[in-house]
Amino acid sequence: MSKSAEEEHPQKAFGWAARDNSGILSPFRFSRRDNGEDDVTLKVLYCGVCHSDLHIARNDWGFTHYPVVPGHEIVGVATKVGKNVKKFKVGDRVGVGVMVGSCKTCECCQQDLENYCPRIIFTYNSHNPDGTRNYGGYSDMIVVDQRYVLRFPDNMPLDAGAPLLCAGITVYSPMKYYGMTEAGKHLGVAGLGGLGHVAVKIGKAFGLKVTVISSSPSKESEAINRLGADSFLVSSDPAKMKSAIGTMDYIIDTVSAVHPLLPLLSLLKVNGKLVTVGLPNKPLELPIFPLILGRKLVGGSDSGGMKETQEMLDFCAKHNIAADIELIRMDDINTAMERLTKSDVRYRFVIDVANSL
Ligand SMILES: NC(=O)c1ccc[n+]([C@@H]2O[C@H](COP(=O)([O-])OP(=O)(O)OC[C@H]3O[C@@H](n4cnc5c(N)ncnc54)[C@H](O)[C@@H]3O)[C@@H](O)[C@H]2O)c1
Ligand SMILES: [Zn+2]
Ligand SMILES: [Zn+2]
Repeated sequence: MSKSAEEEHPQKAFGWAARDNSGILSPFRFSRRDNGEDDVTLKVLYCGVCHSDLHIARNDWGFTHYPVVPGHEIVGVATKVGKNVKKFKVGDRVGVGVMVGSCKTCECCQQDLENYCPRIIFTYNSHNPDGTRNYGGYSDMIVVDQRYVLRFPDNMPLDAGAPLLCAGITVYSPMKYYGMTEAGKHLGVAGLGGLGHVAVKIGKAFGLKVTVISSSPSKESEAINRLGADSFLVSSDPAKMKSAIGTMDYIIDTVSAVHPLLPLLSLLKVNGKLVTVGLPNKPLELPIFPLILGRKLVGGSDSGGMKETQEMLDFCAKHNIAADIELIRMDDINTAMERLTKSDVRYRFVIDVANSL
């Protein structure tokens, strides 16, 4: 049975929580465990606002436990390290992404794929092994087992780098796993929000030709001039969509709402790959004929393991990749969530936690 973290833990913490499916966040006092021998305590400096935070705050997926403190793109400074912690010291710039625990012994954990561990502990809306609830990064501090803490590269900006901890790894990992990194190949990026805009940048760093597939024609000039995409395809323009049929090797689909897959599958060449990472709250329809007739593949992918997340951060630091962000104060969060609902975001909100909580 789950216990109240407020009753169980000795360290006082403060954050913002959603209490019901209105998703409206408000100040929330709770507690965190003491820093254990394998733990790192972070003072949270910045936290990105992922669309998954919104899905969970509003119970879109039907498994939210309220109150919920979202936030899994957490950047901070280490304020305590346990005696077994060798990789980090007090004062280090560190990050925490979508998970804070896993079993450490299963096949997935042994292969650095903790993100697929059946006993994964997500950063929020999850339970610790002792039954207590856990809470995310829209808060002043967090205590995390060192295995799930990342070293934040020196030349990476703390605020604009934060979204890489979920958005970055969620697009990087499938590109590596599904072999979507061969220079010169053509990548389509469907949905130009937080994940999509990072996918454009990472795709360019791999040497791909990148086309944004978007329902918003207004994003064209920014996609090309600011984010570095090679071209832009308006998904609601039938003539343009027709002329692009069979031109893409890979597509990464980041769309957050239910949408048809057929137009995307049509854009792929024979042997093309469509990887879906968006998490709409209802199933998508999968048209079988185009898959079979073009030997196409549709796959999914969930964030990435800790080793690969560190690799992605170092890759982004090397290629000067960070998110394009709008920095907000904690008390702007409800407006930001509302804007996220309307796709009015360029391209990730990041909360200036330390200066506004
Ligand atoms: N697989 C994973 O591990 C993982 C990780 C992070 C986020 N996600 C999911 O990915 C999705 C995107 O996350 P994000 O933070 O980039 O969100 P976002 O809101 O920043 O971007 C979503 C994009 O989808 C577009 N969009 C929304 N509805 C659309 C529609 N009906 N047709 C076409 N385009 C539409 C929006 O314009 C926006 O550009 C969310 O569902 C999120 O929960 C999955
Ligand atoms: Zn996320
Ligand atoms: Zn495991």
